[in-house]
Amino acid sequence: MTQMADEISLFDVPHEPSFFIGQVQSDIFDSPDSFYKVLIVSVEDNNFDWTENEITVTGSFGDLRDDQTYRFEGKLVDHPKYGQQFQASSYHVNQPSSRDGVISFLSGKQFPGVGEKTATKIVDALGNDAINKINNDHTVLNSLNLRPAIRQSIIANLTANQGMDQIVIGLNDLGFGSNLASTIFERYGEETLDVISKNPYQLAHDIDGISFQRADQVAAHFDIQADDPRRVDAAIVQALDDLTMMSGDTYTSAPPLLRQCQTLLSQNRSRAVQTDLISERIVALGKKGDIQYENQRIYPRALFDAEFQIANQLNRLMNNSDQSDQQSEIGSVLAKLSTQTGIKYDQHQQEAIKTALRSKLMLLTGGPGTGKTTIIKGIVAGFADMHQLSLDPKEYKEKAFPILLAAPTGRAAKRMSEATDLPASTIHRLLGLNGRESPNELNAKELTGSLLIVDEMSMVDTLLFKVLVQSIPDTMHVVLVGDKDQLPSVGAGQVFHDLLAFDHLPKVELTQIHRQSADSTIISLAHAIKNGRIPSDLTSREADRSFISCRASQVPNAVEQIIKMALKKGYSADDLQILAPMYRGQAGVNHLNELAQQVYNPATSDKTEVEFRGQVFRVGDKVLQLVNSPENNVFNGDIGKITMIEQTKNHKRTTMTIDFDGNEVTYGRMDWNQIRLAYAISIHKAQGSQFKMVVLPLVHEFGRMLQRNLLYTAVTRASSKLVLLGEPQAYLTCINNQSINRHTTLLQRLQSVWGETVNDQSGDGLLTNDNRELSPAHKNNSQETNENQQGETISKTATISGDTHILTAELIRTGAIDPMIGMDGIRPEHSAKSLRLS
Ligand SMILES: Nc1ncnc2c1ncn2[C@@H]1O[C@H](COP(=O)(O)OP(=O)(O)OP(=O)(O)O)[C@@H](O)[C@H]1O
Repeated sequence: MTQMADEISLFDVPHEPSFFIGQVQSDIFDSPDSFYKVLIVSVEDNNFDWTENEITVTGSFGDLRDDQTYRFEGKLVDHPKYGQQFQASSYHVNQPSSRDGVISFLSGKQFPGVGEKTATKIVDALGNDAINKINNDHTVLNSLNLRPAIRQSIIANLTANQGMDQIVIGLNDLGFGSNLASTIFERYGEETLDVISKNPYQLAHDIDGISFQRADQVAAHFDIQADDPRRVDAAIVQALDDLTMMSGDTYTSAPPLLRQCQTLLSQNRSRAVQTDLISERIVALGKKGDIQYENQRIYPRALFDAEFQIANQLNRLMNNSDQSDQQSEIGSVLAKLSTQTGIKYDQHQQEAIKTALRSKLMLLTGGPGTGKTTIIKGIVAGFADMHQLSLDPKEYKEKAFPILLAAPTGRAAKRMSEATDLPASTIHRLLGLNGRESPNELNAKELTGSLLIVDEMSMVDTLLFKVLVQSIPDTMHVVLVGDKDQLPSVGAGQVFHDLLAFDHLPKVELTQIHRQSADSTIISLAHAIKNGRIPSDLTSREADRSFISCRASQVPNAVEQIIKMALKKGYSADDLQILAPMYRGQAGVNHLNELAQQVYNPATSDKTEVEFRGQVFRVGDKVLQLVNSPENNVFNGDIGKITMIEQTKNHKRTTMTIDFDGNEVTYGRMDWNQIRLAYAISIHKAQGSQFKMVVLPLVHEFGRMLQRNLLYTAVTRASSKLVLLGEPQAYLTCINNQSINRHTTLLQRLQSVWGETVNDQSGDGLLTNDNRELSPAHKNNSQETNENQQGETISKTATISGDTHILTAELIRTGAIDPMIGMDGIRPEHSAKSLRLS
């Protein structure tokens, strides 16, 4: 009996949970869809049996910083495969408790006016728990003879931190780490926990980087049911975003939307959500305007609005055209230009320069070597001449330079600047965007200047173009330049393609190739591919290109030989670029990168290297930036070289320094996921860039990727040498496989705004969920009206009741629901109810 009582009391004794204090050294695994991470963390202090310097930690964490010390609580577990690990149940930033820690905390940035001397004085007087003492009783500072302003600064900032700390701790409990927690706090302030407890899915709507899946995990804390309307609504919005992002279309239809919703809603829940509920919520969201549907098309709100806004804004610009007849003046400007440059412009080129000088807006397209750059230069010079503008940036110290040149990527902007000898920037920078805005935050600021030329227009997506056109003042001339046959933008839409398809915008296509074929057979090859012709010399050896026929398994060896030969001929790693359509496979980007690294930059005892998620980074490696980082002035697609890998003095932090064309950026380990090796890159990432020598392996393994515009884009990246290798049949597949256009309605919006009859393929009445009729013409030119109330400018002629049955009927018509067997992949009993039409 006594023994039993002892045993019980032994187990009952409340004991402190296991904890340790340390800094994150690296993350081994970081789930993209949840907060789950596996980390390596240094151990600075702990209350359980552990003597190693580091420990593997698992759990739900937000974005942890690698220069911050955390306290992790949880338990040590024995994993059958990975051995001993710390399973963290909570974590938070470790409050300083040592004398030095408190002094450096109080003399930190957050307490303006408090230097090390004052902080030391406070700790001397109040001890190491000075922060707690001040928090408990502000008057403890009174006896220290501090200046009143400093005393107030300390109290105010500690109190402010307290409010925020509570919220951040609350967010930590919900699984958010410091970075996300502070973004969330910035957005909602004191209301943060309130907003989240009312509707955790609001996070997915408002905060960039929080997906439905993440919000759904937070929702689990609040016992939100599987079929809660807030949950279903968030899944619909996410599913629409996912589908348009994957396909590049600006809308989708009911069947894929319902399928994608079901997939999202079934994650983490055992109960299925009924199809008729999803349909009902689609209609409700449409009524609220959170999503838009029109005939059989369902759009994310931002994309639906953007297409209207683009059409309206372009209409505004065109309607503000100066009608004065400048024909004779333009003719003499062109003649002068020809004399000055010594270029005899071909007929289309002359037309291009004249149209650009005459019109408010012009589209210029052409394949490689047709003179797009030459014409950009001609337009700039002619425009400056006509408007008596100096092209010397030094003369514009006080004022903004009147000619704006921009391109979608940093590398394309750099090429533009080099070709014109004028400043050029990325479109994002021009618009003051950082590339991390959510669609709702993409706001325009009005540009200043007289002429805007945008190059590489095929890469510009719908949302970015919307902001760009909103930013253009009535008086500015605009020239949009691109190659319509290249790959479309990564983001949704095919803006350049759609604008060219619209009859009312002035446009010129350059067709004559001016680069001598003796100089370049690459250009004639590109033009043949573009036109769907299989050139007879595809596999023959030319001065500037060659073809190596081999199977997928032979590609790595062939690439190795090519690199070695190129090195002997003086082509460095910077000059030679391997391009591939996919990351996976023997001929894919990942494998070829490892191989190229071995040849260009093998391991030696004097080169520092680190391993990160299965990839080795070594000093001297060529690397690619994967995300926009405006604070460091590096952007998605920039290529740099690792110049240093070093450990900080206390050996706690390893940093990697990368030189991007003279701009040196240092990354802590937590940011290494922004980087990958760049000896080989994907063709999509190469858009907007050119390389001296391109090595392009194509094999059948690449499957559906083998399309004409992919091959065309890859081939046109080579400025002087091109090595094609792989299976000849894969090349033929590309040439024969004309890329399918994306599904967009920008052309219809343009036609509608210009008063043309709109040919809507779905054909049964042009009705939208907010009662818009899509014609007649929109005639209002007020920018504000255009942006906010497109619906008001279009007359109302019909009404949709908004009842579920309309959508359900659409679902049946589009095949989403089959009255006999139920919806694809959804059990008949779930869809049966939705067939009962009222
Ligand atoms: N009318 C012309 N007469 C003579 N040479 C010309 C003419 N137009 C262009 N060129 C020359 O043809 C070459 C290709 O022109 P340019 O670089 O402007 O073409 P591009 O369309 O920009 O090509 P890419 O897309 O490949 O960069 C250049 O060397 C240019 O000087």
